[in-house]
Amino acid sequence: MSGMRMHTTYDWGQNGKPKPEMKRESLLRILGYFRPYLKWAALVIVCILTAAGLGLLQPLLIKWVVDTAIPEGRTGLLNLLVLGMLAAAILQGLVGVGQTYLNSHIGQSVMYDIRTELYRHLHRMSIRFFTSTKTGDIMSRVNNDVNGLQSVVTDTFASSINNLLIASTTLVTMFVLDWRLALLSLVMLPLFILPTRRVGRLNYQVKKESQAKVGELSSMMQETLSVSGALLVKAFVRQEEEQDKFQKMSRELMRLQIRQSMIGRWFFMFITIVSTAGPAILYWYGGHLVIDEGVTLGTVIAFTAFLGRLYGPVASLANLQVNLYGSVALFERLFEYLDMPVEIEERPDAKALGEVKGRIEFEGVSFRYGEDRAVLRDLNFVIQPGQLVALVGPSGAGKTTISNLIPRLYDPTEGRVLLDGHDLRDLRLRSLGEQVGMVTQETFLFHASIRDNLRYGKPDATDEEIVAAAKAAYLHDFISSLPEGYDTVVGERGHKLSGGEKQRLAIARVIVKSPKILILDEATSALDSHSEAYIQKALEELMKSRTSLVIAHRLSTILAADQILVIEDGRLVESGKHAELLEQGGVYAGLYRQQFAGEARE
Ligand SMILES: Nc1ncnc2c1ncn2[C@@H]1O[C@H](COP(=O)(O)OP(=O)(O)OP(=O)(O)O)[C@@H](O)[C@H]1O
Repeated sequence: MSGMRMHTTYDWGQNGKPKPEMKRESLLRILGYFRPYLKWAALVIVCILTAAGLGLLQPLLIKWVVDTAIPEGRTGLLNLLVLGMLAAAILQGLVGVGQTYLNSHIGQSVMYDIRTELYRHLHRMSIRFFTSTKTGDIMSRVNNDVNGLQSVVTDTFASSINNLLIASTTLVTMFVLDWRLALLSLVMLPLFILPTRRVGRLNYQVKKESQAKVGELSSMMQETLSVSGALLVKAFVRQEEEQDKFQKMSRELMRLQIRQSMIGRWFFMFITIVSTAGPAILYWYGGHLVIDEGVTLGTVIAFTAFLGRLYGPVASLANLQVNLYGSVALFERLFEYLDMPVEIEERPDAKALGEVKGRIEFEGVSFRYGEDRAVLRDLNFVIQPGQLVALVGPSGAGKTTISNLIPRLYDPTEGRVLLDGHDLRDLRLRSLGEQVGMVTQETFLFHASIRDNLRYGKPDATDEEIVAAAKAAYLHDFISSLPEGYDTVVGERGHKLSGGEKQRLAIARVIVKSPKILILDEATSALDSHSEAYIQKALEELMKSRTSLVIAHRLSTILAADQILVIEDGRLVESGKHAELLEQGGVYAGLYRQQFAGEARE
């Protein structure tokens, strides 16, 4: 599928070297997400401007203290200037608080928008996407990548504007005060910027590596610490190997993170040296200017304060490109998912179904999962309303695939599937979904109460309907015997229930939904005869007055079927009733002898 291919080869930013032609397009698209918050962004800029102005004021106040207030002995002015310093600091702090709020608001809003868009889009993806993508990867994008956006907003966008403004206003003020000292400060700049850039790049690389490791680690934890994963590990006694694997990955992560801290430490050391050496050189040259040229002492002191305001922001700006690449790459990873084409799409003029009779027709249906061989080949058959149709055939023949075409989990590669004469692709997805109920072999339940699980297909079902469905599925007595009855919370995937109970819960869930068409994959795992009998009865109840397509594994179902469709290698090879097919002595007769004859003798 094109979406999948894109996902594997389209690793923009993974190697840290994004394609230049993509960048502009991506940047524009990213800016689009910020458009609704332009007003807020404007306020951020006001805050930044105010803070920058107040920050500039401090060194100037110092200059006045040194050059005017002290030499002229004006204590009143001294008091005023010192008060001014305090007031400016307080105001600057308050503006900072406001700015943080605004930044979080913008960042979180953009995150909210992207997260909801992503979740909505993922729900529109076909089952094909979910069968071919690692759950860990999906989780990591929805969680980690989206969470990373906050830092993009504050660390990249807001702080870049901030740094740009601080650096430029400081530089202008410096030149206004004394061009010679300003020039000296400028000359020293590259000395500090170049190493900072190098550290920044290294840091970016290590960070990316360690993020990838964190991803690997969490996806491994997700697999091995889920109920089914943990069961598998225990059943195959692989705990030690899993632990070793985990330790190895953890150690790698540890190494990377120590490296990252060390890079940070070197960076810090450098900044410390810079912040001492810069003013030292400035005092040396400035001292000469004071002695020989009559420059005021206050100017030199103010310059040392300005120096800090210049180097910090400029050093950060030197890393802007790297940060920007990282941020754009983060957005790109999300866009990659957002841009995946929706395979099962609703047509703009799709019809809603009215009263449904339940006639299903396959018309020349062929199907392939990918580029490889056809799994279904030119299938033609009709299921009349209310009929019970049994699909039989060897393993891998394509029975599940046929059943997946009816609720449009996939679309046929060729041919059409019709419901009451409508091509499924002309119907509203929701309206089709409401008519089809599925009971699969593997029952999935939400970690919620039995009541909520039963109500999943019909949220407005009354308690009476729930109880009636549970009774029909022969489950009511069991549920009532639980201390919390219908409010009992079943574990994820229903691991707190027995296999038979889970199946009956799935059946009851479909009874509550009451769809016109039922698709049922009968469980192959043998249950005890007591449980079997209950399930059998529950199913009979469920199949009443519905069109049912059953992937049959029980003789009783086959015997009761109005029509048996025999599938072999994706083709419909025989169809008819049990007795007729047995008579023919073909594929069905062979299958029957293999699978069901023993059951018949019991
Ligand atoms: N998601 C998938 N991607 C690619 N191939 C698939 C996929 N699902 C099934 N297949 C292949 O399609 C063929 C038909 O599978 P299907 O599950 O429909 O068979 P089945 O008749 O239901 O088998 P069983 O009785 O064992 O459940 C098999 O060869 C299978 O390997």
